[in-house]
Amino acid sequence: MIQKFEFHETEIAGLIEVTPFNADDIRGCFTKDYSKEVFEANGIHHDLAEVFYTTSHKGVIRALHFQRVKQQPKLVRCIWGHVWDVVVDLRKDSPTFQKWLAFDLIGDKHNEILVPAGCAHGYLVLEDSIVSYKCGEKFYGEYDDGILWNDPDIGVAWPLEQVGGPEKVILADKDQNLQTFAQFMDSYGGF
Ligand SMILES: Cc1cn([C@H]2C[C@H](O)[C@@H](COP(=O)(O)OP(=O)(O)O[C@H]3O[C@@H](C)C(=O)[C@@H](O)[C@H]3O)O2)c(=O)[nH]c1=O
Repeated sequence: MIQKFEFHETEIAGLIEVTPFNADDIRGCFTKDYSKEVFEANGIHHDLAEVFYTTSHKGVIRALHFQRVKQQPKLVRCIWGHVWDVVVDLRKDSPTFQKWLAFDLIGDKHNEILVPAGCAHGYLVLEDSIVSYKCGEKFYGEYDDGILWNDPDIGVAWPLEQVGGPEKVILADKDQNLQTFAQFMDSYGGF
């Protein structure tokens, strides 16, 4: 079976759900998850500056991350496993400022999202997973930043019951010490 690229806009401007090209046969499957030409034919300009992968255990939360300046648009796909992926709009002039949207990114479905610059991004790992990122801007460690995953003013409804409850969550020290949304607003007032 052949599945062609499909692009679906979401309520957050510039946040696009993408179904990649995929061809299944008796050997397995062939997946093409980025094509400059096909993206541009669909009105989506996404350059590639860096590509990286993370491997995570069930229960890991990596969130809610952004670069303070030189923000990175990123095409995010769970290439193996299943993550519950979240995007928060931090663009102060956006009609969906402060809104979050979540997506089940599933290896077997090959689906992905294009996260625009000016949004925070993160995810909860529902099954051991590998996540790929195709970034339109390079990583700057000095601008690396984020907002606490459980910030009450953003209020992401993390499905923690799917990993066995809050006590099963695995967080890096740096993600336990991120700023609140209120602190972000005091410092930056949005992007
Ligand atoms: C993201 C990144 C990290 N690093 C380094 C910094 C650190 O020593 C090590 C691990 O980085 P982190 O702990 O920040 O990795 P992680 O917490 O997985 O960060 C990622 O989270 C998800 C949700 C995103 O959206 C990504 O853009 C990125 O922020 O790798 C790079 O050299 N280049 C990079 O592009």
